[in-house]
Amino acid sequence: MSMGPDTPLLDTVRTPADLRALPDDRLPQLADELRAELIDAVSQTGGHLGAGLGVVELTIAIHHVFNTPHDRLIWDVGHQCYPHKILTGRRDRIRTLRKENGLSGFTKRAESEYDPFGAAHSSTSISAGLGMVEAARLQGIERNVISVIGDGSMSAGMAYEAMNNAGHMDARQIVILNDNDMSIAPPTGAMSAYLARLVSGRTYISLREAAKQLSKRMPKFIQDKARKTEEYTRAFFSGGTLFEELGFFYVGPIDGHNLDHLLPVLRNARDAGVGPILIHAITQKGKGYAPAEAAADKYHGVAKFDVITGAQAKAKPNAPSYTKVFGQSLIQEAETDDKVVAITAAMPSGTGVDIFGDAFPGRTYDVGIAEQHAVTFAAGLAADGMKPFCAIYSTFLQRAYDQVVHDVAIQKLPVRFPIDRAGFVGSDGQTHAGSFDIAYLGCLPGMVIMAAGDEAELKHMVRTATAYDEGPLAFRYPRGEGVGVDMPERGEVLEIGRGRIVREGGKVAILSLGGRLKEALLAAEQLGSFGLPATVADARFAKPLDAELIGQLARNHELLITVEEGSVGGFGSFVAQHLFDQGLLDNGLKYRSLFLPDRFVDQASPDRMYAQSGLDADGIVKAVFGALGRQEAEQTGAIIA
Ligand SMILES: Cc1ncc(C[n+]2csc(CCOP(=O)(O)OP(=O)(O)O)c2C)c(N)n1
Ligand SMILES: CC(=O)[C@@H](O)[C@H](O)COP(=O)(O)O
Ligand SMILES: [Mg+2]
Repeated sequence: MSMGPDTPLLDTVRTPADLRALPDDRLPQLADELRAELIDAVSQTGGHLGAGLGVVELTIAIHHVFNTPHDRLIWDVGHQCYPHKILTGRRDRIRTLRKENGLSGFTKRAESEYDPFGAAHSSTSISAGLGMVEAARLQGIERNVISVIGDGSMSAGMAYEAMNNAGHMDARQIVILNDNDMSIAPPTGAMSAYLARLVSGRTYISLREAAKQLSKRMPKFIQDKARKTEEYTRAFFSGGTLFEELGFFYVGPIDGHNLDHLLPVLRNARDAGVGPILIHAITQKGKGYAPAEAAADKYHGVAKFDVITGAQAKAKPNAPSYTKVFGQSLIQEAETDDKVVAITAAMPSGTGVDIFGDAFPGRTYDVGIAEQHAVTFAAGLAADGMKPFCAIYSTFLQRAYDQVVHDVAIQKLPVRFPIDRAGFVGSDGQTHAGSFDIAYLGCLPGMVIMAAGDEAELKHMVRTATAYDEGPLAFRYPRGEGVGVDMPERGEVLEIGRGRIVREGGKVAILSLGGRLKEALLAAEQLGSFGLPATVADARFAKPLDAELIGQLARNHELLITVEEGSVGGFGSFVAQHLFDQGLLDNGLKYRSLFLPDRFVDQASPDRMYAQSGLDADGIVKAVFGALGRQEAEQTGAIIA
């Protein structure tokens, strides 16, 4: 284990108050040490490195100029907040980032008073900031509110909804646009091109000229102050940007790594006392760490790595990832069906749409962080005869719920939703768990929902989704690698609403939906060793339910137990409802459902998270004996706690 870098100045900074006591000219050294500490920490934990490296100077400058935590600092997404955590009293735990019982990888209110707003999903910071500005005004509190949002996150509608509102309210809000010309992948879209033009196409004007324009809005004492800092703020201009049309006072572009630029500009913004201000800071993702600067993804999210070489310690997979199986299977379908198109909302590599895009660039759309638009765009494609696969992680699809209901489901449009990251995802924790999609999609009339029990099943589901054109259809699968089953040459078209028996047994029936199938089979083995042969069925469909299969399991077993990687209100609830309605509980059948706990589960490895939630083989066995009773356990020799 590394001893950590030499950081004599950083060692004196426990909180932002210590930082504020430092003279400006010590801050570049602090930035160097903070960067070294960040690299060393993330080399041991893995996590989001590139974004944090890009905001080291910005983080220092903000805490130096503003009186945090009284002044509110809101990081959009929050994946860039590790330097902020180091400077705000959490350095001693920084090497626990994203681990079980460790620091969250994002901002989190419960973790620190310096995190006034939790995040992890993007583009919320301006809205939340505006709310805080108003809360302060209404309560007569004097405070600054600063939202830092990336250029990628600026593609989402919410950012504009908030600016529209802030401009109208003439709110005293400061927005820092952290423009590193990167999302996870290089950013797409006209807005991104606009920002690039703002940076490259305009000549910076002198502060003297700027002051003339500023005088329209800024009090005189600020003009005088600003004039004094002319040598530092040549990159200060104003006039004619989209942001100004929205009612913001635009400042920039400025060099987001140059503290001599950042500090006076932030001080001016703090003291301006005018309506909303947008500071356009240009930064570099991965700044100051050569392997990150050179990487195509600028080290957005990394495994543990060797600091000297940058080589990441990625474990050799035993099976292809679900993401890859999805991407490859879709390519296969698209080869024979020219209506197949793929959509991602800024997650090309995470969803496997990147490899589809390599094969079919003209049939692939990265719409930026814009899940709502992605869904309605897919609806439009489907309305006019295409077969859109709108690939969005379970957690991010939450944002587009009304679009799924209103634009897709009500119109019965055949949009296909490949839903990656179903269930627990591990280190990203609560905010990224794919918990709710079965529940929130399952209540929609006409929706077909499948869940893959293994990677071969996923291949069948991609084929099935391509063939099914009668209405909306979703299929979900977990993060990470498959279970290592033999893969078919090509997927089969599954019969809609039909599950399958995977293992025949007696007294107990386990009906699994999705990625817990392997654990269900392991549980059945354990139960078998206690003389309790268990049937295991793979439901394949959460909607429509396989009434015949459920009826058969209910009639021929003493206990029926469902297992899923989804929240309460999902598959287990649908099965329970069906059992009631069909009178299948009238003859003494015992029914239990295992689902994700009804609380937001903190990060750990997915295996640990499932074990803690009673959703591993042991948990299933325990639930079986819990339902059958102590007597049964004693007779079979099983030990249950
Ligand atoms: C609603 C939503 N969609 C997708 C993501 C996944 N995501 C996390 S960071 C990121 C890129 C953000 O780019 P930017 O705001 O420019 O920040 P940078 O990483 O460049 O600092 C994306 C797409 C997310 N967090 N939230
Ligand atoms: C911050 C964010 O939302 C993404 O970077 C996310 O961490 C990606 O997760 P995956 O690694 O599962 O793609
Ligand atoms: Mg960016």
